[in-house]
Amino acid sequence: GWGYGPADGPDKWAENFPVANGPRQSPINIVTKEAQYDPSLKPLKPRYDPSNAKGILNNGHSFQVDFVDDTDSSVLTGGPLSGTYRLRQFHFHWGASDDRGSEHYVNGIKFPCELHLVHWNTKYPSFGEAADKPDGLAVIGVFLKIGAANPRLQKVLDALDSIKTKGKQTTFSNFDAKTLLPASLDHWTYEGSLTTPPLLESVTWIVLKEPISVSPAQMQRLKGLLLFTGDGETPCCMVDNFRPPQLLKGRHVRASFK
Ligand SMILES: O=S(=O)(O)/C=C/c1cc(Br)ccc1O
Ligand SMILES: [Zn+2]
Repeated sequence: GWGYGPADGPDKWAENFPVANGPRQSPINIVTKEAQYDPSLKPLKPRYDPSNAKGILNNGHSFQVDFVDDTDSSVLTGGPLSGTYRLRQFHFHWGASDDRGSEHYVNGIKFPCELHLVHWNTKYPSFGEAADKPDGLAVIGVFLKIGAANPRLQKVLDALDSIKTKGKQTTFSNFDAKTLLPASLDHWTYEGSLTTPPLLESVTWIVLKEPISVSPAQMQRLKGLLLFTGDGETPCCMVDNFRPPQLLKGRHVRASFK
């Protein structure tokens, strides 16, 4: 399978996923001066029901919190989106050291971590059906910057001890994903892709301008996760699970704010 190491990492993905060299790949470096303010962008409206939280899973290249998505109780509307997108899962990307870890950059600046909240367009019958359509998915990207400990992350971090190795999962209920969002929902938006294989070019990216905080100790807990391995294999820490920025290939980034 694919990973983030020298033998199976981002530079090798095009061998099995040729779309890796496609016209709308993610992530990108957001050059803020080139992002045009678009007054037609509506306020972003995340409405999440905490009771939809279902479980937390170590998937071997990150960990994700999954949500029940069989009704419109946790949805995202507004911003660049037409229609209703259901929250499916959220996950993180991070580095081995705090000088890297995010997938998107802002004017070349990297953050130590980036949160992705993945949603799918309910004009399609399921996530699987939506995942390969040009308007199928919407992902909110939130930067994490080193600062004060973030109490909203604690419940997620406390669950990591029970999913230390690849394939492990446990129940994770009653969690309001909205508490992970910053006060401002000002954002940049562009048409892109999943940043992990299958790298499908189906994502409307909504990258929030305001980061949330994470303390060094909290970052350490993320880095302690053993991933890429199943039980009994030589343990190796999952770190540096980020794809570097990809070519814009003529795309324009819009800003929801002046
Ligand atoms: O890092 S992202 O681009 O948010 C990848 C999201 C993603 C979400 C699901 Br659900 C399945 C496969 C995926 O690659
Ligand atoms: Zn991601």
